Amino acid sequence: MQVPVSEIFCSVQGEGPHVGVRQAFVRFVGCNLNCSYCDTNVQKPAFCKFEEVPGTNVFQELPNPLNVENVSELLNSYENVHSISLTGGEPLLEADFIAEMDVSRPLYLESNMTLPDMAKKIRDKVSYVSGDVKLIDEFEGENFESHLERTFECFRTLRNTKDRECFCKLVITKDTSAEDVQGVVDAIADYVSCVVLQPVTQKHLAPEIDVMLKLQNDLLDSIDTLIIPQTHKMWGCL
Ligand SMILES: C[S@@+](CC[C@H](N)C(=O)[O-])C[C@H]1O[C@@H](n2cnc3c(N)ncnc32)[C@H](O)[C@@H]1O
Ligand SMILES: Nc1nc2[nH]cc(C(=O)O)c2c(=O)[nH]1
Ligand code: SF4
Ligand SMILES: [Mg+2]
Repeated sequence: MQVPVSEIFCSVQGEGPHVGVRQAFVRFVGCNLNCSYCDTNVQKPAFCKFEEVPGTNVFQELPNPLNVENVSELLNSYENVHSISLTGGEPLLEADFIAEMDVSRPLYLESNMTLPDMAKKIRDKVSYVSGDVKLIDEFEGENFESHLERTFECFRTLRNTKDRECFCKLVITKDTSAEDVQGVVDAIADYVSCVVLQPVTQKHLAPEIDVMLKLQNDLLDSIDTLIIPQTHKMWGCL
């Protein structure tokens, strides 16, 4: 099986409760959403950039699409890796490809959690689920309520168990409604190990610090809640 891939590299996880662990990353292309704050180009490139030696900024250009044996081998080439981050774009669009991957380390899925039928295909294969809830109201042809229902179904499918850690990340902007946040956290609290409030990285879109701290304080009544910004942006690694 073959899919287009934009990047394969080795870095440290910059977001969420496992920030700092060494990971191999594979970035799939394409997305079913179009978040206004998105920091990633989701278009299909002609070549996949492969950084053979971590941190060098020296990339091989591999013609797309790549086959699953090749991607698995490139990911397995990195040393001392805690887990393999499946990101994008939206990696659940490539659930069939992920189901065929043969890698030596646990899979860590980074997802917008809006594709529950795709999630079912890989639920027994992923060990970590970093699941976003998208609190934006720009959903083409779908209202906010049905978007949230699909999101909750996806969290039920990939929920936290003894074999799979699932946590939730919420990107917070100055337009985020505290009521929306409380509502979604109440709906998924039984499915996740913790909630991470991730302030949007663009300063002009970011909430005030007192707003973040109040949000955390309110959520702490129901669930373990952390505030963790994108740390890889601070020191400039991939
Ligand atoms: C690029 S997305 C790819 C995975 C998946 N499509 C998703 O949105 O979860 C990876 C992570 O980066 C976060 N992210 C994207 N742009 C961001 C920004 N400007 N500030 C903070 N987090 C951002 C997303 O919310 C998501 O948690
Ligand atoms: N270092 C690093 N950590 C990350 N955590 C989530 C990322 C992503 O783009 O999904 C990401 C990324 O692109 N780089
Ligand atoms: S779901 Fe993820 S990749 Fe897609 S637009 Fe939103 S942040 Fe970007
Ligand atoms: Mg990123």
